[in-house]
Amino acid sequence: MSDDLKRGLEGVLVAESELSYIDGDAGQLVYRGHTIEDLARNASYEEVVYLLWHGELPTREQLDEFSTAMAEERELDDAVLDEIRALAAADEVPMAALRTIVSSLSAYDDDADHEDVTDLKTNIKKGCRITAKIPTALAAFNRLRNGEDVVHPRTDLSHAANFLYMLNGEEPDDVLAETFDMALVLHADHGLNASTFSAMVTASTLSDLHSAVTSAIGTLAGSLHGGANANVMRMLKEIDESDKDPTQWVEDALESGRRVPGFGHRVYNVKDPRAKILGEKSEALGEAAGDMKWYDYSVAIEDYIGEEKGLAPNVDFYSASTYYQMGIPVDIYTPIFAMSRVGGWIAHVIEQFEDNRLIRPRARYVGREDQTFTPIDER
Ligand SMILES: CC(=O)SCCNC(=O)CCNC(=O)[C@H](O)C(C)(C)COP(=O)(O)OP(=O)(O)OC[C@H]1O[C@@H](n2cnc3c(N)ncnc32)[C@H](O)[C@@H]1OP(=O)(O)O
Ligand SMILES: O=C([O-])CC(=O)C(=O)O
Repeated sequence: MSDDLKRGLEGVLVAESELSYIDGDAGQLVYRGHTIEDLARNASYEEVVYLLWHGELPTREQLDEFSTAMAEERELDDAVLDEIRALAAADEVPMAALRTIVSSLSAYDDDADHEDVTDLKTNIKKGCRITAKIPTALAAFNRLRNGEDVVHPRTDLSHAANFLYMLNGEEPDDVLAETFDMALVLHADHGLNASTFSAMVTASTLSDLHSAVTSAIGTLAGSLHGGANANVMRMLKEIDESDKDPTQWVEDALESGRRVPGFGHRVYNVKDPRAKILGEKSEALGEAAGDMKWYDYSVAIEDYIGEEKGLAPNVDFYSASTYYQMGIPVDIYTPIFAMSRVGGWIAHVIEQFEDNRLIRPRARYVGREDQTFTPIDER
């Protein structure tokens, strides 16, 4: 047993996975042998989820069957909608609302209490339902908190287009639907990131899929992980409202010891390949709108932090200005990340169940020793 302490489990190898490969020095990301660039430009989110769960890209027929089965699971039980209404009325934080809703979905899932939590077929069925229902729940929550009626899902739209339709109450144009679909593909999986690891730890105790996904949502919410995308946009808006240019603002922020959201990464030592693609999308949306402000601020910050700190943008940096220019509310950026990453979480849980071993590391004890017990009334 090694006594080397690896804080934050940095670099510690804990599993074998066939799902995604990351080369942190080359800035390369691959899902099951396919580069992220190929998938982002050519595959839909449904195709990528199929690839992650089944191991191969689907044929046209397999994709149609898979997409239809998932689309048919979009509608929510009335009791879940009531719960969403209550969460919206209580002004719950969107990530916390999503965590609560996903946890309660198991109450209305006929397979939730299947006696074998590791059963592949059942987990694919449950996974389809969870993946299909998250966008409906999120869009309904957003509309209800704004005093709007719920827009029910349609089965004739893609996963991405249907979400934007339910969110805004109108069908998105092709550019918006394609941009959003690409963002979902880019966020679908990323090795043993913290939220995925959290899902795996939960599954490794032979707990169920809803519990694993609920754990993962709680983990993704933090500002060092998925929560950073909303913080990037809050920062860009703070800059816009200040009298400083972006470079000066960031210089002051760094001097005061602030971390700049959207920069740095545990695995990448260079620019995240997903940030490159999202940066192109942010630029294209700015050009189409004739307003390059958010993209230009982002590029100025990237250049400055690169030169001063040697830090490069991660996936959260350019997703922020991309979503903002699509008119998406800032505080649902992280739930949208969850809406995509759920495909990866489920794939990793399935993989964990294929060869399960309880995940249980240890800590070095550095506490006090040989304490004498004093009865409570004498303390
Ligand atoms: C989807 C995702 O989860 S991508 C990551 C999203 N998170 C963010 O964007 C939040 C901002 N980034 C960070 O906080 C970090 O870069 C993390 C959490 C992503 C990675 O953290 P770690 O691998 O633990 O690196 P660590 O925190 O040790 O940072 C290494 C050094 O870089 C600095 N650094 C890292 N990121 C940043 C940043 N965003 N702003 C300023 N300094 C930074 C740290 O201060 C530290 O410097 P020091 O050694 O002088 O103290
Ligand atoms: O891999 C990580 O640590 C964080 C990340 O980029 C992701 O989850 O997409």
